[in-house]
Amino acid sequence: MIELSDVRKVFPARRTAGEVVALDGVSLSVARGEFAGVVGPSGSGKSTLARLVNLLERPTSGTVTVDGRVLTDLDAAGVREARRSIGMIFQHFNLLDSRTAAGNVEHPLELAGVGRTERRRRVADLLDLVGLADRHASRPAQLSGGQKQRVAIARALAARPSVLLCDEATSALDPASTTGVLELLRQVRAELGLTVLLITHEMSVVRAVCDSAVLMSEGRVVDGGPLAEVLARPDSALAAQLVPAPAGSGVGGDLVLVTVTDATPHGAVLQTLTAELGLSVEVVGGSVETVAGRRFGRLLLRVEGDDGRLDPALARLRAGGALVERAAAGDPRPQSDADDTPRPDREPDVQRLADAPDVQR
Ligand SMILES: Nc1ncnc2c1ncn2[C@@H]1O[C@H](COP(=O)(O)OP(=O)(O)OP(=O)(O)O)[C@@H](O)[C@H]1O
Repeated sequence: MIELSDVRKVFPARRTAGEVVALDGVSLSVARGEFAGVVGPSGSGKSTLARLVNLLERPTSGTVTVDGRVLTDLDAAGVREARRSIGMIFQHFNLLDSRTAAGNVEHPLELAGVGRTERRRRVADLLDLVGLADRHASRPAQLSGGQKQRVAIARALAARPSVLLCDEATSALDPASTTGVLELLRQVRAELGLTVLLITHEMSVVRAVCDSAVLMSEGRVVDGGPLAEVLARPDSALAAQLVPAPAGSGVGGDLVLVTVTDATPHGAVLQTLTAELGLSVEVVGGSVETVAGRRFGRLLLRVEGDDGRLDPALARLRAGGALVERAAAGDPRPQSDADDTPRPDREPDVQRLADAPDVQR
């Protein structure tokens, strides 16, 4: 379980006088075993939030609680001890080039003083878990990006953590490797009962693996919740990013936006507009995705022949649970800027590696 309560983080500005408010009163709760995403534009505070969860940064104010322990109340020794239950993986893997895959996974066990026989046994189990038993002797330079991230996951799990933080863990990977790493994360979450907090700018990643997500903007959480709930809210900014509404620009006539979920199939809407009211309906845009294992989509309809019956019909459909609204000609909602936007490459997380949590015997 991860709980942030009214967390604020202020940094001195890097180049100018003054300060940067990286997090501005963030509260967040992730249940044990949940797979939670944190999304938002560059600079919105996502990485700072992740670094606060294992206290690589201390908040300026507010509390951080992990597995019932209030980390912000602990002294340095207490934080070191608590960090053992928090694993972390990074965009650039942070593997030691001079060591083999097995050597990288073994490293934190050595630092923790785990005996040689036990270390070897655990390393073999971990490399087996991530599907790299046959590459134990390979160095990072001999591995693909996806394989390197698998080694990093094995290393993060060496401590038997209860929480795994993933900071843009698939951002440097090609689509096939991304899929493989996400499948592995889901698998280890299920097998080990981990709580996972995943920082990403890729909405496809959230759609594929997350149970819940929060949207950050300028250091604040501006939207969020379980994905099924978020997606059922037609005015949700996060839902609009997860499954963007089709653009209605250049399309004349009356436009109706239908949000499709497993619980609110669109068939009744089409049936009412066409068969019941005798209106002419054309689908002019839309997409249906699988999000958190459920069907979710948006359809943009052009309706012709309205003589005052459309609005009452939409009101009736809404009363019956359908998610329908009139859409303006022009883009009815902000489009997602997340998926296809190249992300500026990060500096390697050298500081983070130096701070990487050690592990339990
Ligand atoms: N150590 C620091 N010193 C000064 N400012 C910082 C520091 N770390 C982060 N910031 C600032 O805090 C704000 C939030 O940064 P953060 O890296 O958390 O955002 P982000 O959403 O993760 O962005 P990105 O997706 O680009 O990594 C930014 O304005 C950033 O410049």
